[in-house]
Amino acid sequence: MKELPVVDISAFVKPDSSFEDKEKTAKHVHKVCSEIGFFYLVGHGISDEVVNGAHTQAREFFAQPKEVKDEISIRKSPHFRGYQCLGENVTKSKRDWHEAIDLYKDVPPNDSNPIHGHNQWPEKPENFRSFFENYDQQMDKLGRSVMRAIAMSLGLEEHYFDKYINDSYMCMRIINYPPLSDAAEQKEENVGDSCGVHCDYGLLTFVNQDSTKNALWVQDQSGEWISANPLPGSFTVNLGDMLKLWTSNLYQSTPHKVIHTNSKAQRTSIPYFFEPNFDAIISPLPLSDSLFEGKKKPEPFQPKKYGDHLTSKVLGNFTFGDTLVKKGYN
Ligand SMILES: O=C(O)CCC(=O)C(=O)O
Ligand SMILES: [Fe+2]
Repeated sequence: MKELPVVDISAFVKPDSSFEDKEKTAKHVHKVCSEIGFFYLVGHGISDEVVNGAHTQAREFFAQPKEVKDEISIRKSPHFRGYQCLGENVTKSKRDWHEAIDLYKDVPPNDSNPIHGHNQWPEKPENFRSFFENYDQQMDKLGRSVMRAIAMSLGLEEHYFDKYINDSYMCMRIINYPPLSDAAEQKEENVGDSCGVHCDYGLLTFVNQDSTKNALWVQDQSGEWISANPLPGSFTVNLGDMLKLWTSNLYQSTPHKVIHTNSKAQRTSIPYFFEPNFDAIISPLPLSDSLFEGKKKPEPFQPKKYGDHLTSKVLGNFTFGDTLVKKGYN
């Protein structure tokens, strides 16, 4: 059984690392990002207390009655933020069997874009908001560290990406998956997977999985599905479409899905999507031809504003009317 590679990022997290250590890590990052784009990240410096605390908060929220959770329903938010009940998220016309809270960078609402606005926070658990605001800060810092490794892995100056990510447009989903068998028992119609096959939109996704096995699956370049079983002490990390585009397809954004069948227990998972600044202009990186090792370097793409890419994805995800449906990752 194939396993995902492990990347130790400590050389970019510790303040006093040598250039040689960073180069060694960057070389490994290059191999992993060009071959599969999915890996376990260790040496990240985020404490167990914070990693595990996210699951404690999530479980406490989702254990509440539906009416309580619906107080922060996404249907009440003009900015696509809040709680989605079970089956409300749809991927490729099938309902995903999960419930979630969607959070984005908290910004004052303005007319320039409907996504901009405030998050909806639950009343309980009491310190849910402060916990996840702190979580965001720590993950943002980690995202910037990994992007320094990625810059070096591409032969760019370590701080090349800094100005594109210093005001990153955070996206986060706090997800609860009941077993898929519940949907069948409850005779729910049109249910697909726990989360259907998709690639993520942005740069890097840091998935904080609980200990449930055989739920998250990753498709490698040969088409084989590999289990991304949680590795204790790690984040499961994948690259998103924006990083693939930015690197002229040198790095992979890898299809993945969640199928939670094996257990009677609920599974919680908290993907943190590390994104560029909303206004960042993404244009082809100045990459050396030698990086492509015989592969044809694609024609340069037209520069685009990251915020426009995100907006088209998020707006494209929703159908309004009586049936607001989040269409997931179509
Ligand atoms: O639940 C997971 O572990 C991953 C979820 C996911 O891929 C996503 O929300 O983009
Ligand atoms: Fe994903």
